Amino acid sequence: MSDDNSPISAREARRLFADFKTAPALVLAVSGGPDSVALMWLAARWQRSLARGPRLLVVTVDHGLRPEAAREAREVKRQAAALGLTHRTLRWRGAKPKTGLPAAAREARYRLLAQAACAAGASHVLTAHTRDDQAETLLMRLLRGSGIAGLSAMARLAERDGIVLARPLLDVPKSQLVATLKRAKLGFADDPTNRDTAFTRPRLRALLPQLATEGGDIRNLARLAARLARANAAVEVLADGAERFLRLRDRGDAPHDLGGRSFEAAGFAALPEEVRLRLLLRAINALGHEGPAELGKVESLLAALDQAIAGARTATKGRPALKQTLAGALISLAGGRIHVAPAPARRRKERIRKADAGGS
Ligand SMILES: Nc1ncnc2c1ncn2[C@@H]1O[C@H](COP(=O)(O)OP(=O)(O)OP(=O)(O)O)[C@@H](O)[C@H]1O
Repeated sequence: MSDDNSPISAREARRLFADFKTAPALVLAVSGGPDSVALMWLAARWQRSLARGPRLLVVTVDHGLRPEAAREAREVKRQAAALGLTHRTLRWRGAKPKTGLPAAAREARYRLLAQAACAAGASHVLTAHTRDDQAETLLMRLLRGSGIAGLSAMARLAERDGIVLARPLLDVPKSQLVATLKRAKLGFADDPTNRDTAFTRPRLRALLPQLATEGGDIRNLARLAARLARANAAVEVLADGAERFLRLRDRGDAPHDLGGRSFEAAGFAALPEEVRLRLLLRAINALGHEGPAELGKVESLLAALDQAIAGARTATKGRPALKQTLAGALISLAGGRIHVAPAPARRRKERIRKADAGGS
């Protein structure tokens, strides 16, 4: 067993990359920072140890946001060449948003990485997210009020833009990667944005050592994310089963002419609350009109819906017992059924206009 400050052995690396042995090609996302340079070095050593390993393509994205970025990309190219690997630099072109820059840059980066993977015939893009990154992500989402799905933080494998995004180092502490680089005598770039307290993540990163001095074990944050991911996967399976259960109760004659979803209210009410929430979230998000619905708002909607269902027996016939719009969907309870359909276009446009103008 290795401790948190020991370099990663060849044996450990074989275990970390075992899932990718039969892949035709892999893209390694390398910014030039310590974690991704370590990923590149470990992957190169692992690939050399195989008789017929996957082709490796190293990709660096230059977001055009820092003057040093071009030089850092050239340095990654030099390091990649020394390891016998092909390297490409991709540039994020076009106008940059004034707000939400880190999120926009991340979106652009993943899009460019996925395009590079498709062009190279690679099945996976590997990033160097570590256990420390996972702990930070969990904390960020906790403070933002995420639910079980969000608090599951980053997945080891996730489908995105037609390729698999893989994070083989998600259980590895950053300190082990730094030790690995030291042993291999490899340099890396220091990106000051990682310490820029104008952004939330660096501020939270600075908090982690303080939490540790309070007797907290930072490993527990990543562990919690893994436990919640497990619980989340179970709830998803239950939600699949609940959808089948509701379809069976409908005996195939449910009205599906609304371009949305429709459930029998009594069957819906019998399901556990978390599952009812998932079904509503799924139905609203499946319409795809305004991006994912906010969990807190769906919770309020569910509370109203539960109340309406409970009181529906006495509701006036012919009029919906509930009618609400949320994230581009119109949710109504009428005739003993819950309907989730696209909201009338006029109201949707009004909401989008308000959101663009910065309104709520
Ligand atoms: N500009 C980039 N080009 C290619 N890959 C990137 C880039 N920025 C981030 N990544 C990938 O995403 C992972 C996580 O990004 P993050 O911003 O947390 O890392 P970083 O601070 O750039 O440094 P490090 O390389 O040490 O992780 C990186 O490890 C890397 O695999």
